[in-house]
Amino acid sequence: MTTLSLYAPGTRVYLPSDDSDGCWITAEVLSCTKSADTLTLALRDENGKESTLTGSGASLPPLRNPPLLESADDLATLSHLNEPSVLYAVRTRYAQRKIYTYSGIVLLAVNPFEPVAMYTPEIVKSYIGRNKGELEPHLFAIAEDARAAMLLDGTGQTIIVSGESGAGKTESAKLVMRFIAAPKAPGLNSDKNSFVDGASQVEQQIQATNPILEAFGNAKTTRNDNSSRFGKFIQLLFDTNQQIVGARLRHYLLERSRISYQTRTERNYHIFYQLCAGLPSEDLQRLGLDADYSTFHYLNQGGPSTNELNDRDKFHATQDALGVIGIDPERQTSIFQILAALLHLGNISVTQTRTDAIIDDEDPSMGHAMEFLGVNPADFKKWTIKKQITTRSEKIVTTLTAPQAVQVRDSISRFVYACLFEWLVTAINESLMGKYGDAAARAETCIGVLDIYGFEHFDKNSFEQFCINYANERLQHEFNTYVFKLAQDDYVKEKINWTFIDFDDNQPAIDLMEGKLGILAILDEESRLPLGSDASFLQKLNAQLDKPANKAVYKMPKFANAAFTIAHYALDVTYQVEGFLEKNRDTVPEEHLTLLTSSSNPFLREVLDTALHRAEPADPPSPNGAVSKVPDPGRTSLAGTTGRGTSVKKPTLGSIFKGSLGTLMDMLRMTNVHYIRCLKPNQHKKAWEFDPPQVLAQLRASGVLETIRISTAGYPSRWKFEDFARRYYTLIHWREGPTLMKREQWKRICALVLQKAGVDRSKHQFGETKIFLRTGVLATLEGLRSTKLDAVLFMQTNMRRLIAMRKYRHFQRSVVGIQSHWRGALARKSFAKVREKALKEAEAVKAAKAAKAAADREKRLADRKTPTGRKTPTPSENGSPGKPKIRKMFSFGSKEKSALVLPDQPSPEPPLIGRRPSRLEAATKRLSRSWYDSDSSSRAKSPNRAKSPNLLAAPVPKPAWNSSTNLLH
Ligand SMILES: Nc1ncnc2c1ncn2[C@@H]1O[C@H](COP(=O)(O)OP(=O)(O)OP(=O)(O)O)[C@@H](O)[C@H]1O
Repeated sequence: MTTLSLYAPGTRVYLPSDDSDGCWITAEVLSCTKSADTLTLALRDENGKESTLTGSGASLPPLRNPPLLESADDLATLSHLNEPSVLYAVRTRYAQRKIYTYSGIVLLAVNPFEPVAMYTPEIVKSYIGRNKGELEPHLFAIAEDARAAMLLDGTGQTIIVSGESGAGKTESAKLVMRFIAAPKAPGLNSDKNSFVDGASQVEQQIQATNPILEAFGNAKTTRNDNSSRFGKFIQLLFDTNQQIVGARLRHYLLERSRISYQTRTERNYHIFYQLCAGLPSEDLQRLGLDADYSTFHYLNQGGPSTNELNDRDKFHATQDALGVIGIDPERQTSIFQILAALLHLGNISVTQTRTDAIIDDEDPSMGHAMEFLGVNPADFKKWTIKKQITTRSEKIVTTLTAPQAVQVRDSISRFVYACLFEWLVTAINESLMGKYGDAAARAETCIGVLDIYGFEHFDKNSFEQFCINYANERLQHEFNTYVFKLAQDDYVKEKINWTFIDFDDNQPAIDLMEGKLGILAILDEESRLPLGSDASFLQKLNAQLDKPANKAVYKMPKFANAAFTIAHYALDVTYQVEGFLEKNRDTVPEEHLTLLTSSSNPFLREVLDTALHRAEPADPPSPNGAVSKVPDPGRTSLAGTTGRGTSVKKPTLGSIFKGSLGTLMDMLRMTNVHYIRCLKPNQHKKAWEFDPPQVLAQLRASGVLETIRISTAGYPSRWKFEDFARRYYTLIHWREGPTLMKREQWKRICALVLQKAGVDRSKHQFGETKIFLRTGVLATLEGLRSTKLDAVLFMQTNMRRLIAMRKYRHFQRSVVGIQSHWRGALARKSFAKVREKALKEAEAVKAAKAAKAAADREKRLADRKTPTGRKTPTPSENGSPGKPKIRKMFSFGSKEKSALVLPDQPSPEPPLIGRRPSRLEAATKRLSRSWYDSDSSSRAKSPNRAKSPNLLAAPVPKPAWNSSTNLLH
């Protein structure tokens, strides 16, 4: 198989499209000529445009797959694994309303942006107990795969759902969890709250977490109306009997900046709008709120509410869900009070004198806020407009400017909200695992679902994008290692010769971000300096990192001043340093922290206590001292301390995030990982619209293409000998194939197939049980197979036609024969009936005549005996032949015997006086009359007929038969 044959005329290839969108159009090779190492291809693209292309190796256009493979449900089975083929396969399937596609161990899920009937109880049922690959690709197949792997040996499983904002991560994660948590009962119903009959308590509780987390952790963004602004990891816990006993929730990097600022097209967290729309007016009044939320600074910067009615309904759903996880109405009121306090905080007006910031003592917003927070307004005011710097020898108090005071005010709101969110997650966990984590202690194994933000790249990228991309870089590293390890494991197991495949390891980028002298370390150091600034941070970055060793991953952008660029595995991202320090610090001043922790509001104190002090160790012991065997990513305290009562440190957001990410990665390594990559097909959230450049960018960013590249570098196609032989044995000689198949000499067949197809030795290897093929081999084999099958099909079609024609003719002849036979049989049957009837009637005539003769004789005898006075007429008088004559007639052999049977004249009928004639007599009479009336001339002609009436001569009704019918046969 040479390059020349790969580009033989008729071959279909991809060419870069003219739209400079990084996509392709398809083309067909018209001719291919080789000179030295280069090929010259004459091509005609799908628009009919012809062109010539000269190149070699990678500069030749990527090949298109045979039609059979083009919309394969597993991209790993594509023979030509290249970017356009992958994109084309995903696009074709999406057009066929198939939103899921496998890419090796990854499931790609393209958002349909409209409800699809793919999650019905019947479909859930069909995936239970089925192996991945048996049915169409589906989220449930991945979930069932994880469940089956866990049931097999109790190993923990993790399903990582990633993708960009609005790609469908949360929806997919919810479906996966519902599938796993749903009881696998045989009876399924259509209750929309449960996949199966009788949702388990855990399923109900897990479902209840959704409205709460969505209300407090989701917001409308430009990319998604219900965007999760935090990463979450839910672990479903199973006991020794592999029954679900509870669940555990961990969360990552809640976006705090949204509390105090939103762009015009976005909104704050849903709960604030729900509160204003859903609370009864008296409660609103008590909390100093207004149904018109536009009076609040924290709510009026962003866009309008999508639907207030919706907000009201959602508020009631949130209240119900809070009830389900055990937060009673009283506590709910306390939560709403804190939320109201935050809205009032945002409305505290800070003005600027010539040098200092001032807050009016009578500011009603401050009054409300401090009342609900339980903090002294004067203290609050003091530490909002002033700052205390502690030096070695003394404490210096300085005044702040108005913008600085606003920063402090907002940082308090963000901090309190983050603590409230943390407290809610703790409450959810208590409901899912029991107060002391009983369920976790009882659990033997788990299935975790990680719903984490995907790689982000905007025009302006800030600290949030840095953290998100850092997380993705770490996850990608785990993914590469895992995929790579799987591939290499197979090679080792199958004992094939292989050399280590080089792939783009993203470890340098990770080191750059989290290393000892990396970006996060420099940021932390700068954040702790009282005079630290974004500019000095950037200076330090450049001084420390802009070195030849980091050339590949760290760049100083040419045209942006306050920015730095990181070459991520997906693409280069430039980050603007403005706000990095502030966001990384994002803790309240020490004085405010003291005020809040000593608040007169017990609920607020509990919230802060939970968030700051109760950092859970990875495996919390239950009251009886049992420690969970299930790996737990743990929860990092917002204060960064472990244990009650220790001093409250102020960790930076970056360090908190790095810590929690580290434990998450450790946990992932202890479990089997399954991947779901969600893809957003277009930016307008339009159903069934596919924007190729956008999807391509996501495929690159999700690492799917990199995985494909890793696979392509090795032997991407690997088949069991038997499977390969069964599919391609037709390619070898027809005498050999079936015999070898019968003898099950699979390996020999594989070797013959490759030999026959001219596959180079470097393009394949035989393992212990599998055959390994390089990229492109399968496409060649498929091409040969389909050519051969076409020929076979042609032969078969014609042979079948001939056989069918022959069969038809034989059948036709048989049908006519059977018809003739049956018609004859029917005719004979009806003839027999007629004859039988005629014979019976003849018998009856005979009997009637005999009876009549007897009656006549008796009458005559009686007449003779009875003296009537009347003269008995002589035989000549009455027409009788007379005694002597009668005697003569009855004598044997008399010539006149026939005269009795056939008298010349009809004998007069005896008078039937006083009696009705019997039926026999009547029949006799009728028959004899009919006989006498019948054609006398014909009777006269036949002497035999004259003796007895031959009723066989009577006309027989003619049955309907055709010319071929032989009645007498
Ligand atoms: N399987 C699906 N069927 C129908 N619609 C879906 C599906 N998945 C996602 N969607 C639609 O896409 C929207 C966005 O999905 P989702 O909120 O899950 O995205 P996300 O990736 O979690 O986004 P973010 O990262 O911003 O939270 C949903 O509100 C829903 O309308």
